[in-house]
Amino acid sequence: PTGPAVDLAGLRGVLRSALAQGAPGAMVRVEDRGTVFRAAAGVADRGSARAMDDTDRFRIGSVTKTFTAVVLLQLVDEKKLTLDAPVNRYLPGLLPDDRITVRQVLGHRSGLYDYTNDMFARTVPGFEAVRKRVFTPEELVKLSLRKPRTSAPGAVYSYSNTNFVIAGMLVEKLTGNPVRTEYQNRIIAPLKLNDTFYVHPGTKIPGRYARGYLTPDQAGAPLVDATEQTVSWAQGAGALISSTRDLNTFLSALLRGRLTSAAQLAQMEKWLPSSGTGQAYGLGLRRRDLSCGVSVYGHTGAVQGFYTYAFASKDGKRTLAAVANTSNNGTVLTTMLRTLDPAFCGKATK
Ligand SMILES: CC1(C)S[C@@H]2[C@H](NC(=O)CCCC[C@H](NC(=O)C[NH3+])C(=O)[O-])C(=O)N2[C@H]1C(=O)[O-]
Repeated sequence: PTGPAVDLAGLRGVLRSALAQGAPGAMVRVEDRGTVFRAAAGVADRGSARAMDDTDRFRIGSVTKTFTAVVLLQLVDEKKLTLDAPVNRYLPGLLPDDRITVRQVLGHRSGLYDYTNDMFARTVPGFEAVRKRVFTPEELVKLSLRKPRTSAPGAVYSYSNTNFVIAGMLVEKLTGNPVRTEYQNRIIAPLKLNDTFYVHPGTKIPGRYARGYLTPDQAGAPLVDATEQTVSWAQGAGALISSTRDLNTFLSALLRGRLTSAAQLAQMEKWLPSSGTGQAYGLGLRRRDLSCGVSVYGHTGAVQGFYTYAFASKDGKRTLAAVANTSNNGTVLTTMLRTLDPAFCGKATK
């Protein structure tokens, strides 16, 4: 059985809502066993008023975390890394607590404080202060360690970008290469993800792309074009660029077991409760349980100017990638979540 029909009209309705709520543009691409369903609304660029298109590249924010986790789990397959080993075994002296393990870092259970809470407490000033900055990962970890930890290691789920900055450091230490090389050689090239790039610390999105617009905290204030930035504040936690079609390909390959061994995919899918009902987190991977009883697997992303949803069915045969080119607009973020039901549950139950 191929599952419920994709409700394209329902997807279009969600995109229209996102526009009404302040997104300049939004688009969604669903692939189901080779059949592509796509919808787009609004503009990729407010200056030219050009429509959004699924060949447009954009910043995927924390969907990067799934790519970073895949590289580390491949290193586990290669016996170069042990998930339950302390981070300090591989990065001596980095963390003040030898009990913090690689698994806790990849599952947001390390207790390490998220430095972006302070960095972006004031949305536009915070962004402009770091837009062109280049950080070393060590600097970002130091920012985190200035604040108390949120829990003892392993005690609870607490989302923190710090964890995936450390995950990127582990990739570089264990391979001797920059994360860019490892993304390229292990994921991008094998899957022919021609729209996927790690250009940090460059600020330009290569080729054809959607511009991203940051919504200021002050109601009614004009949108800020946030397209050009280094995303050095995120690195392995959020600096990848991709497209809806590449995210479809990536998640399908991951869930079909083409990127790691079955054993490591099972590790990624060892679910623990995360924030909110019907949600769980594994290792760099979210599970969301939909109203129709279907669970989907992937990640969300929020980076200045872009909200991304990238999810797949358990067997990887149906995938969704959706993006709106605004951020700091919680209504749009919640609305874009509503693409999941029409994509995976089909017609809304009457
Ligand atoms: C948990 C999330 C939603 S937030 C986290 C990460 N993004 C960030 O940590 C950046 C947050 C600041 C971005 C900014 N917001 C502010 O400045 C607010 N003052 C905006 O909206 O552009 C990502 O991506 N993750 C999403 C995820 O994993 O789903």
